[in-house]
Amino acid sequence: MSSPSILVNRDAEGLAHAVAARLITRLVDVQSSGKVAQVVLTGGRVAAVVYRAVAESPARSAIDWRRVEFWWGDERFLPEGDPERNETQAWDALLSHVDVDPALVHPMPADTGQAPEAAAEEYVATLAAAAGSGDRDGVPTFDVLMLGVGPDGHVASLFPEHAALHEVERSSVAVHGAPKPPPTRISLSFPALNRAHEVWFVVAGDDKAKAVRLALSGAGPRHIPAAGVKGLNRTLWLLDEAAATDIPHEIRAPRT
Ligand SMILES: O=C(O)[C@H](O)[C@@H](O)[C@H](O)[C@H](O)COP(=O)(O)O
Repeated sequence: MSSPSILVNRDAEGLAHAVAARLITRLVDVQSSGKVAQVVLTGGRVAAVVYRAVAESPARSAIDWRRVEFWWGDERFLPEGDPERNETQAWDALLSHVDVDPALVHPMPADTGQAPEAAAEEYVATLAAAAGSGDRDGVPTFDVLMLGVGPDGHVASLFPEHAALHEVERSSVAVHGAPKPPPTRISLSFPALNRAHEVWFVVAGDDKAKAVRLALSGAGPRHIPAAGVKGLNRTLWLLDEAAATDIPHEIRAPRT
């Protein structure tokens, strides 16, 4: 497994447009092999700007959106349509602006009064139903798995020192007491997050600089969950200058 690549953009706006262009290109490349592109979306402010940049890009028409399958890395366990749900924000920023096949859009279950554990199990089943003979850990092999990173190093809804970090059997878990509101969430587990050909950490802001440095300098995944996720073929850290501030020079400098 190769070491991570670090690509730094001047600012958050430049980062969002660079990631949008990269996502469009990646989806076109995957589809050129005739397969349905498998994408795992993340939540958060940075991701929403990326999705909007994709929706606004003239190049978006190069993608056959009816042959893109969408999953989520995590979800805030809130009622259907709640504006704070990652699904709601993805539909507002991107999915409602392109011709997706609703049958290939798989949001994590909303809070309908059931226990979050039941909702997580529902997603385990949805993922397993989409997994093929060549796939592992009960999930399809994803083509791109995007992750925001919190100031504490969390990814998806896997927060430092939380019980969900220790899930190694199920692909999806319920999360209680998340430090980032809302407290109750659903998240892919580490085994599922590690089943993507490419993992893209999309990170902006100086409040993330310490977490980025620690994740790239050997911190453990219990302390910095971002350190626990790698792509099967490629791991990209797509940063703005502010988030890259603390990266040791020897890691950041382009390899000679
Ligand atoms: O549900 C969520 O909140 C996200 O999935 C979470 O993992 C997010 O990606 C990070 O917290 C970064 O969020 P920002 O980009 O808003 O800093």
